[in-house]
Order: sequence, then C-alpha cells, then structure tokens
Amino acid sequence: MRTPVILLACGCFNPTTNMHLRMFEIARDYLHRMGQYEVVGGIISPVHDAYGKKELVSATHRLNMIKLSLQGNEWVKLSDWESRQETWTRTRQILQYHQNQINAYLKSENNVDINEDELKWMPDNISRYCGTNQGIIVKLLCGADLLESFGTPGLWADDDIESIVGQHGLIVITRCNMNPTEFIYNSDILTKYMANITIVTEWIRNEISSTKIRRALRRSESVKYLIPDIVIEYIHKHSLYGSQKTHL
Ligand SMILES: Nc1ncnc2c1ncn2[C@@H]1O[C@H](COP(=O)(O)OP(=O)(O)OP(=O)(O)O)[C@@H](O)[C@H]1O
Ligand SMILES: NC(=O)c1ccc[n+]([C@@H]2O[C@H](COP(=O)(O)O)[C@@H](O)[C@H]2O)c1
Ligand SMILES: [Zn+2]
Repeated sequence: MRTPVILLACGCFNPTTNMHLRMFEIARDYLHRMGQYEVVGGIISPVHDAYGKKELVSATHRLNMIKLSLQGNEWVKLSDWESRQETWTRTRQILQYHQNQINAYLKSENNVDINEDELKWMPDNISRYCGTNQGIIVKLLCGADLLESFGTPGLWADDDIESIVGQHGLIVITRCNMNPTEFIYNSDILTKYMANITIVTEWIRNEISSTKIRRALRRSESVKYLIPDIVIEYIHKHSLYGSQKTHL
C-alpha cells in the first residue's frame, strides 16, 4: 500500500518561475516511479511580507502571480494561510497547520466544505481518503539550497529541523553546485532521519531563480520561456521589479 502524501513548498515566489512549477512535476514523477508514495496534491505557501527579504514585493502581488501560474494546473494549489498571519511563521508551524487541517478533514466524515476560502488549498480528490483509516502526510518540497540553509547558524531551531524531518519528511530537488547527500552526511539530525529525506536529481538542469528573473526585468531583458507569459503580463501591468515593458 502506497503512503498518500501532499507536497508543500514554501518560499518567497518573488516571482514564480517555471522551475517552481517544475519542482512539483519532477517530485511527483520520481515518487510514483519509486512506488512508496502516492502524491495526492501539492501546495504553494508564499512567505509573509514580514519575512522582509530584499526586493520582496507584497504578498498580494505574489499570491496573484501564483494564482495566475497555477491556471490550468489540476493538482497544485495556493495556500494563503501563511501570508494572512500577523507576522512571519516558522516552516514547522506551516507544515503543522496544513497537516492538522488535513487530519481534521479526514476525520470529519466528509461534511466539511473544502471550497471554503480557508480550505481552498486542499486537493480536490481528498474526500477519497475519508473513512479509509489512511492518513495523508504533508511533506516539505524544496530545492537543495533550502536544505543547505539548515546549516546557517541561528536560522533554524534544531527542534524545528527535527520536527520537520522526523514528522513530515523532505523531498529535495537537486540544484547546481550543491551536494545534498554530503550535506546530510555532515548533519547528525539529518542522518538520523535520512529515511525521511528523498533526494530527487533533476537531470534537465537549469538555474532559473527568482533573483535572476528580477535582475533581467530590472535590465529590461526578456524573461519569456522562464516564467509564465501571464505572470510577465502581470509584472508589466503593475510595474514590479523595476520592469519596463519592452517585451511581450
Ligand atoms: N532552479 C531550481 N532548482 C531547484 N529548486 C528550486 C529552483 N528554483 C527554486 N527552487 C526551490 O523553490 C523553493 C522556493 O524558492 P524561492 O522562492 O526562494 O525561489 P528562488 O528561485 O530560489 O528565489 P530567490 O532567487 O529569490 O532565492 C525553494 O525550495 C527553492 O529551493
Ligand atoms: N526557522 C524557519 O522556519 C525558517 C528559517 C528560514 C527560512 N524559512 C523559510 O524558508 C523559505 C526560504 O525562502 P528563501 O530561500 O526565499 O529565503 C521561506 O518560506 C522561509 O519562511 C524558515
Ligand atoms: Zn531561493
């Protein structure tokens, strides 16, 4: 019996790139091929404005751009819970919130309406799992850089890392110049929970990043085929990232 999982990606999504969307596809293909997990759905949870990262545009814009990117996507959904909180929330709590809502829904015998604003991020087909006694695990989907940020002094509490990896688990997509396997080897906590970490090698390598997209936009260079057209239109319409409409 395969274990049902939901993949949750957190980050700035400033703006969403094709690689953010590809991450979900790459992970689902790999997990299905390996046969241990069944991917029930995906969630994107953009970070709160209070995270305060350089050049971060408002959550309203980032949510809108994610919504546009997900048009026509049948299995990945946007969760705005994180951005609606009073301030920045640790990733452990974000995973826990979504896990608790899923657990409550599965116990609810199906009379909760998942179309309500609060639960719009739930997978459409989740009702299939009600009353089956089968839990769904919310796992953190991330790039190798996020995993390696666990090693930045003072950034993540050991307790949080233990809870994220021990109770949820990680699906890590490789990124150029990073060696997640070696990073796990060097960490006692990550080695302890190694069975809960899946490293997925992206063989069709590309180094799209939001930083490079913002840089190109600032320089009035084309970002076509790197981010969805509809997001490019949105960026120009709202003059985000110092962009001027010279393309598209
Ligand atoms: N090219 C990529 N390969 C693998 N993972 C990626 C890639 N781009 C983004 N990710 C992952 O997507 C998630 C969200 O990342 P984030 O919003 O920081 O995007 P980013 O492109 O890394 O942006 P920035 O350059 O602003 O840091 C993170 O887990 C990150 O590791
Ligand atoms: N202690 C924590 O829970 C912790 C620390 C640093 C970053 N994060 C999260 O990781 C993501 C990092 O995104 P960036 O790579 O864009 O900075 C964000 O979603 C942020 O909230 C969590
Ligand atoms: Zn990043």
